[in-house]
Amino acid sequence: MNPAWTWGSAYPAPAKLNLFLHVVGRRADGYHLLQTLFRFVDYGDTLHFAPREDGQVRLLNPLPGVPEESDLTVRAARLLQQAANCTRGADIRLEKRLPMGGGLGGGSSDAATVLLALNHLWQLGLSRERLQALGLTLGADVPVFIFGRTAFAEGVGEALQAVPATPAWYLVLQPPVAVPTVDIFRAPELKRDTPAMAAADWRPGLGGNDLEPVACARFPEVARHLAWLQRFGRARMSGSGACVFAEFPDQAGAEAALAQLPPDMQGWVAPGLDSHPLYGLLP
Ligand SMILES: C[C@](O)(CO)[C@H](O)COP(=O)(O)OP(=O)(O)OC[C@H]1O[C@@H](n2ccc(N)nc2=O)[C@H](O)[C@@H]1O
Ligand SMILES: Nc1ncnc2c1ncn2[C@@H]1O[C@H](COP(=O)(O)OP(=O)(O)OP(=O)(O)O)[C@@H](O)[C@H]1O
Repeated sequence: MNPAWTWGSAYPAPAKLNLFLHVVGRRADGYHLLQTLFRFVDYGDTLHFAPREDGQVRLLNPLPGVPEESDLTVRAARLLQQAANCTRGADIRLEKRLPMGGGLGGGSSDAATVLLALNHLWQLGLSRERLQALGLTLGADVPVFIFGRTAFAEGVGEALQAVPATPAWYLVLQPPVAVPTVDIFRAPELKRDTPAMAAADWRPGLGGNDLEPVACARFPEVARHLAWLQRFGRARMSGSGACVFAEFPDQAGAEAALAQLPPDMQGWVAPGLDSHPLYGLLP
């Protein structure tokens, strides 16, 4: 038990970036087989928890447009109660910073933080593997946040191998659009046959994002933000968009680029993380 994380703590839910994302095939159920590199960055949502003795799970501040019952934080907490036969409850407060439909895994990260934090606070003792499997039922991006390390991912994103991360800073731009993941994967023009690579062959800088041309064609704001960012080198879209990012060797370079951002664009700078801030909650 880690004494540093208590009911009163602020629990981070960091963003992820997909440093590359290839679609290498399709499963019989329609889900796409991917290869991708997940990296966490030091920017994200924050969650607060308080115990409830009546066994209920409540989100005190639901997001506009997302009913409490379908919020991924509430769904994650109820799933955990069920899986562990737990009769304790919790109030959840969500400080949202990550854009919805942003490709930064915001909702997935919130769900993973709920699973990690309440497993700890309710003293349930579920293993990392068990929480990853539970998380996968909520969304393809949830397991990596529980896995907790920079990862080469395959399958729909659930087959994870830790890879070393080089220190880097990122400038992330948030186009003012929400991209529905399902629309991008459904697009007839999506390239679905990029040859698979061996995890050991991946090097920083290798690979593109196969979802990027589809999102750029359908959401001109994504294309416009990507085009602006290209002036600083290789810029990429994360996940299914809308956010785009560029990597810099140090903070000064990333901040200098951010300082040039036109007034009609929004962005932020953050360092890459070596591991999820809650990684140490589990053995
Ligand atoms: C694009 C990524 O963000 C890359 O990290 C993820 O693969 C998306 O993960 P996610 O947002 O958790 O997506 P989910 O909520 O699991 O899926 C949303 C919808 O996208 C489609 N989908 C998703 C993931 C995948 N590998 N193939 C798909 O075809 C499915 O139609 C699914 O119903
Ligand atoms: N706690 C939550 N935070 C954000 N979105 C949520 C949450 N709970 C449910 N949702 C729903 O999930 C949808 C996707 O949100 P999310 O922020 O995970 O998208 P995303 O950043 O595009 O993710 P990805 O990188 O996985 O494509 C939202 O449009 C919203 O309707």
